[in-house]
Amino acid sequence: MGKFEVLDHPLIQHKLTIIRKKDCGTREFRQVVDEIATLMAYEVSRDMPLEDVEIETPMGKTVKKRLAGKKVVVVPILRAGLGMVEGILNLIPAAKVGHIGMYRDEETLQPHEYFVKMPGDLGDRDMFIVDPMLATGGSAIMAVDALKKRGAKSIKFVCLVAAPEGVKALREAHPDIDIFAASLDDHLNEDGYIVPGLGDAGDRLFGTK
Ligand SMILES: O=P(O)(O)OC[C@H]1O[C@H](OP(=O)(O)OP(=O)(O)O)[C@H](O)[C@@H]1O
Ligand SMILES: O=c1cc[nH]c(=O)[nH]1
Ligand SMILES: [Mg+2]
Repeated sequence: MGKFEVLDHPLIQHKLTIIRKKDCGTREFRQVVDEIATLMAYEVSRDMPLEDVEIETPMGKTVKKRLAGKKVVVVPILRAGLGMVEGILNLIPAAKVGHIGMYRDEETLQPHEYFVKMPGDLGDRDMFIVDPMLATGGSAIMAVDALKKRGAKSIKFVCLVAAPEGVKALREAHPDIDIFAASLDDHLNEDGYIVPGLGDAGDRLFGTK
């Protein structure tokens, strides 16, 4: 079973409170989402494989560690996941980026996939799916399906705010993946929004409402 972890570092909690506030504007929202994504990338990358390398310091030769070079692919679920990409690339600049376009039907809450573009050889890579919101879990489940269908084996899902309903659904559908959230919130309302949540993440990031 993959793990579910809430990354509740004080800096992450503080920054999440800033973007939850309804008077946080687009510019600040975007900036702080970026900062939280960088902090989360630090935690999420903890188990990246290392290998030995011989180097020479001014004092002589020694064997030390470096990243083994297993390539990371950051996969934002459009649109809102885009807001987390740069923050992760700050720490893992060599990562590739694959995109999954998806929107949730406002009536049925069912996800619809409209775009997928991935690098090759997904089987050899660590995939970090990013989306600020894990609500019913429908979008996340479909995104993991899309990656597995293309050969991905190592998948992590990284979100800012998760609803218990979404965590349960995603773990049941894909028990093998790891899920990381900055917060586990209370519940979903009747419209499928996370409470207290932060509203519509895509609209808040891009100023579309
Ligand atoms: O867990 P779920 O119930 O599937 O809901 C979560 C999804 O809803 C939001 O996207 P939305 O459909 O609003 O698209 P957008 O990012 O383009 O605004 C959010 O960014 C997730 O992708
Ligand atoms: O609360 C929610 C739920 C789904 N999508 C969002 O952007 N916010
Ligand atoms: Mg949206």
